[in-house]
Amino acid sequence: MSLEKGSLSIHSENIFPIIKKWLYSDHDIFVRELISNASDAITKLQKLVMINEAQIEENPDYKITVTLDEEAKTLTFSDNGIGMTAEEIKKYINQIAFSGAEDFIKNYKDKSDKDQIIGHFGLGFYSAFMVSSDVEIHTRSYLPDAEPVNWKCDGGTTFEMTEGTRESRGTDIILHITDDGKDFLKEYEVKQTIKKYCSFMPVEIFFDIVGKEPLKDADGNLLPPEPLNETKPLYTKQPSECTDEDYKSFYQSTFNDFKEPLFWIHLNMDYPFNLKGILYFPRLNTEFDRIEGQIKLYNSQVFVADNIKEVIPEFLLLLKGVIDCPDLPLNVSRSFLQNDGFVKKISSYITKKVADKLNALYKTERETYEGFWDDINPFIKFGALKDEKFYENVEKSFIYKTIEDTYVTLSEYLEKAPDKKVYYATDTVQQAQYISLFKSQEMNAVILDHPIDSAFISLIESKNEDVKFERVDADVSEALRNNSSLTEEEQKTLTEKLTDFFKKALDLEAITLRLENMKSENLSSMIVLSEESRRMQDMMKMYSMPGMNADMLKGETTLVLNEQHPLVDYLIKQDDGDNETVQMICAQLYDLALLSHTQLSPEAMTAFISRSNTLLTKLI
Ligand SMILES: Nc1ncnc2c1ncn2[C@@H]1O[C@H](COP(=O)(O)OP(=O)(O)OP(=O)(O)O)[C@@H](O)[C@H]1O
Repeated sequence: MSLEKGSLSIHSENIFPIIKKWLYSDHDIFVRELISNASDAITKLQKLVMINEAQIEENPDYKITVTLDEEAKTLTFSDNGIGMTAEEIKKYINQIAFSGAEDFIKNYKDKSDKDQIIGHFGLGFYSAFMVSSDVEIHTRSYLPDAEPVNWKCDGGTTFEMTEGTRESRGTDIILHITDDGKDFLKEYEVKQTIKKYCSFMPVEIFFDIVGKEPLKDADGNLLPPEPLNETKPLYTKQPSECTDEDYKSFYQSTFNDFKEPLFWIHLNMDYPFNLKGILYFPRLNTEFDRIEGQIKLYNSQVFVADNIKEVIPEFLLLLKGVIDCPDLPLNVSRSFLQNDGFVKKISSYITKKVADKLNALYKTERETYEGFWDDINPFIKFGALKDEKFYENVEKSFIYKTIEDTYVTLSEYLEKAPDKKVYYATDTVQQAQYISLFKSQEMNAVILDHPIDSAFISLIESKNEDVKFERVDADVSEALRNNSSLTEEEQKTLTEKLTDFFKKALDLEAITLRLENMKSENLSSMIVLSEESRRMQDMMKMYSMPGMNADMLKGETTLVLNEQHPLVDYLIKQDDGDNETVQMICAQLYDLALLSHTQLSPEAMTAFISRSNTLLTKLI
């Protein structure tokens, strides 16, 4: 076949329903689109006035009003902006995908730098048909000799345009709401949608209901209507203009969170891209609080979506905040964003700012930083695990809480740990016995008790090859024991004898037992489990590995007996493993050791309590 070239043709009857129904996934988006258009209309007029291309009344009260008429089943979006001439309606409304916003930007880009126009594509207006059968436009251009125009379309591909009725400059968009959209005839629904998308819109938005009595104070005086939005949200201001109180109240009103945030980062960047925002580190009040953040993304003060992880690095989604980036398209398609180099730059800028803030706090306000650490450490650790660059940036600001209730860096800890071992506790209650052992010997250990810590420990070990973490109950460290007073031969025979005693008393097939001369006199027995075996156990628990279960490692624990303790000494001197007292002491020593290592099973606990009672009875 010979080569044939041509232009594709589109039938408006076919494409129009697609634009109306499927352009946007969210039903309520038409509110955002129509208010954005109204806001654009006002911004454009402001610009023209500024450059002396439009003459209008002094101090115009620029505003957008959304009016609900429940009886007539209409929702009207009114503005006193630039308006449209008949020619402009023909060009921008009757021709789908022809944007007056783009035209305006092209025409005036050199004459004004205040670029806040939202529209781009010339499609938003048609989202009105997602909830309407008929849409009317009543408009009058700002031009002195402009005639008003009325336009009407019933959702087909034809329209009617006639001489208009609007007396003042501006535009009314009247939506005749269908049954499908009847939710938008409810005050609550409309107000919530306006608040969701337009809370920070730069023009005041008012809501009105036809036939509703205006609000009055106690003396019967009319109250001025309150706008639904904040036209100059805090993040648009310079950080130097904002007080701590401003930041806190912005946080509370934006996130409905009445806990005070810990601290915040005000992002303010003009080059190489435009980005403003505030990121807050929330306080985690209770251990049951899940760390769940919320980052609201805006484009020129219009809400786009929450938690877009393509723009905001995943670990930062644990924070709360607002980010406004006018250079992002309003209708963000996630697959588009994933591959966008520009988005990657935004994301790494935000990450860097967060790291800078943490480092600055660490360097200049270490005490405050330590006060925040318990709240922020899971977030920082998560970030370090997720993002290599972030890890490198904040590595020097990692601190560790110790069993002495102080905070140290890794190098500060290692200065006093010649064996390069970092001892740590994961549960200060369960491991209290081991912790007090450390304290009694003036040895330090850090507390790593968050679920993220096991992954974090592996990360730190992989980055610092000569550093090894060991849980306080992993072994009896050199510093906690003296040389044994027994000879090697004696040790061997006694260990064999005691192993038999314990096997009998506990009815176990095997038990690993070791005699040590421990420095702590009060300690009779303890269970240790090597760091490797315990990590293996933890991993199996976490991933519930098929074919393996944590019980398989039970035999890997070692019962350490303190040869200096009178009870152990008593056992050493006995020959008869069947003796009732010997059996009772063995069982009790084992349970006591187990208790500070793990939880006893219900049966073991019952036996332990009953045996304890029997032993006490013997005292009387
Ligand atoms: N309230 C209004 N006042 C004045 N002009 C308006 C108004 N609403 C719409 N227009 C004109 O109609 C054009 C088309 O609007 P539409 O919402 O379809 O697209 P857009 O705003 O240009 O881009 P987007 O699809 O990104 O919203 C606008 O660019 C503007 O010129």
